Amino acid sequence: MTSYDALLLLSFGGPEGPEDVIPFLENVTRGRNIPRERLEEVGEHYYLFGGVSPINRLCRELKSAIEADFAAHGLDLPVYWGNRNWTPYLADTVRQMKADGVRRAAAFVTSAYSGYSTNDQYLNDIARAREEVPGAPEIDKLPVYCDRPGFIDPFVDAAKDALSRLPEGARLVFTAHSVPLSQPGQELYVAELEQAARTVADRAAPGAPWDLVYQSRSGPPGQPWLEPQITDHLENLQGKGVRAVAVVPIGFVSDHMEVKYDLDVEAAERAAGLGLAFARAATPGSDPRFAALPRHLLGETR
Ligand SMILES: CC1=C(CCC(=O)O)c2cc3nc(cc4[nH]c(cc5[nH]c(cc1n2)c(C)c5CCC(=O)O)c(CCC(=O)O)c4C)C(CCC(=O)O)=C3C
Ligand SMILES: [Fe+2]
Repeated sequence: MTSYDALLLLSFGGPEGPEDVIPFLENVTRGRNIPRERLEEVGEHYYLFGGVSPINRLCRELKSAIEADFAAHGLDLPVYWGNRNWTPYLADTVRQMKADGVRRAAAFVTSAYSGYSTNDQYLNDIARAREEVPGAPEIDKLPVYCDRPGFIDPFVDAAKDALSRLPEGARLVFTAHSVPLSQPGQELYVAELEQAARTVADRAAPGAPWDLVYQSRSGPPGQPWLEPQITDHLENLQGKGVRAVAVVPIGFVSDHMEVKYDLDVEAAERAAGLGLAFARAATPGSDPRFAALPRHLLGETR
């Protein structure tokens, strides 16, 4: 079925305790011109959750779900997991893969879109990790999957579920991580987000208005990033007479910190302050349809 002999789950990584928070943030922002105050503020988001990001647990769950999917379909392929910014670091995983005799692996990245942060940076991570490990296996990133049923269908159900928790006429608001306008691939990232949001909106609430907005901006104030920010947008909607919002984090695959803090705490508080009813749609996480995506994508490879 495939000439690959392993699957690599490649993710962002996150702290597993308070003492990890600062070193993790230093890893993420090395050489990236993020203001010190922003780092301290983001550190507080993590401390609010005991210094533990949900992302590593979510990756372990997704890895198990992918293994279960492979087993259920007779695909005898080991699944490895490595991260860009925290343990298990990708280079260590690649070293283990080599030791286990892996020759050619396919990488499934926990980011669905094109663009620098969402695709190219992960390709760079793979290249750098392979350089660190003499005789490293070949590693090919599987294609961008933001238009695939395994990614879209769980969001359709989640958007319907969020709407069902709100009064009639709630506004669908899709949100994704902002990036600098100057970032390579930004236009394609936006085009793909718009397409994914449109597809989900057309199926979850045909004919109803929807918006695509951004969150988690982190650069210096003067630098232009994708806008509007969700918090400003909520204010705007309230001013236009909207009374309820269903927020769909279409830019993410799981309920990690950018979702648990930036939406469930920050955006939810802003909505409450504005008197807006607020429901946040689930992300794919380890939905079996999402966990089947690596197998589907592998099936298209040679
Ligand atoms: C497009 C995009 C995704 C989606 C694609 C994907 O999922 O990969 C994403 C995901 C994530 N971003 C995350 C965390 C952080 N991102 C930061 C900073 C940045 N993100 C950026 C973009 C993105 N980020 C950018 C352009 C920056 C500026 C610095 C730079 O150019 O790199 C910072 C620094 C502090 C700050 O927020 O300023 C942190 C802590 C976590 C982990 C959450 C957890 O721990 O659960 C996840 C999944
Ligand atoms: Fe980020």
